[in-house]
Amino acid sequence: MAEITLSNITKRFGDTLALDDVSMTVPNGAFVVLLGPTGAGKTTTLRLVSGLDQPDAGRIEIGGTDVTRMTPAQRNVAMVFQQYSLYPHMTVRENLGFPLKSPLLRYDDAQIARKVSEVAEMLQIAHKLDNKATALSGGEMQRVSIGRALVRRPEVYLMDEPLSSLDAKLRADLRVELKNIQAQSGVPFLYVTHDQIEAMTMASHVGVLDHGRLVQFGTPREIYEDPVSVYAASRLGLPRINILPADLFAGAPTGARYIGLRPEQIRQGDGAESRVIRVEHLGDQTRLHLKFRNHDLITVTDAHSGLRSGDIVQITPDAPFYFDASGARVH
Ligand SMILES: Nc1ncnc2c1ncn2[C@@H]1O[C@H](COP(=O)(O)OP(=O)(O)OP(=O)(O)O)[C@@H](O)[C@H]1O
Repeated sequence: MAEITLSNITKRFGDTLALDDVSMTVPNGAFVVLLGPTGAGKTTTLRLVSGLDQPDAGRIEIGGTDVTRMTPAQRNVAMVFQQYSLYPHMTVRENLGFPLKSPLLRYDDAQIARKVSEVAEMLQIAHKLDNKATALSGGEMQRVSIGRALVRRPEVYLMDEPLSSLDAKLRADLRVELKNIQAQSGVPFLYVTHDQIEAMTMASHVGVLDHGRLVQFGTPREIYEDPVSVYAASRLGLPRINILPADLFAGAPTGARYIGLRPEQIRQGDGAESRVIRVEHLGDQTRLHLKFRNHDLITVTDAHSGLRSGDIVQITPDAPFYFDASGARVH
């Protein structure tokens, strides 16, 4: 395990600037989640740290060693990518054991067998150990790919949406398992996901990428409670933050063009009138879709709320965010 430092990393593919002067430190033992829409540069970041690609400029260090020009094998990183990378002619057992067979690691057969069965149990795939990789479902293949990374103790785990092809229950179980592995081993994770819950529950740090630039790096709470821009604020939170013209409500500071209201930043009971359009009972909370002066708003209310569509509720912003015309935070 080791700290990872990216310093002024730039990567181009032809005319595309995939990463633009990115600097970031993944502290020892951290779980860093990269967020951003398609094309933001998340996968490119992982590939550069892994050594599958080389940056055009900048430097990557793992544990204080400059690895920028080293091969993936020299870096001792474990990777899980979206597309499964299993050996099709091998069984699940052989696929899982393969990374441990390197003579450099000097594991004996009993140690390999123990490690393989531990990881297979954790990934709920033990009953398939003797199946050929080709005789697995997509979700099972993905679990074996994760397993092949987890049998090792690398300097860093690099994972690109590893849980996205799994069903909700398994995803929830594996979120907990991956967090446990990170907590127990101290090996840092660099992890890409589009899943808000994964980001909020697993990350110790979040890096927000926008067109190849790292626009904010901090704890999930910092990004949620103190976003630098509309873009960063919109990356975390379900329902999403509401962005409206600032002058719809009184009290906007000078320079503010937009007001940002997370659901809990909308106080109900006094203030301006808005109409309930739709009520969604989700069990632990109720979502309210409101129409406020021709703008749509989503907020949450009491789980047992008796509100119905057509009702009128009074709302007031409660400690909202303000942004300028470019989307940068002003207050
Ligand atoms: N091998 C490549 N050749 C050409 N362009 C590439 C290559 N890899 C990435 N790019 C481009 O670099 C930019 C960043 O891509 P990247 O895959 O890192 O984004 P991403 O944030 O991981 O997106 P996704 O969520 O779709 O995986 C995109 O514009 C992409 O088209």
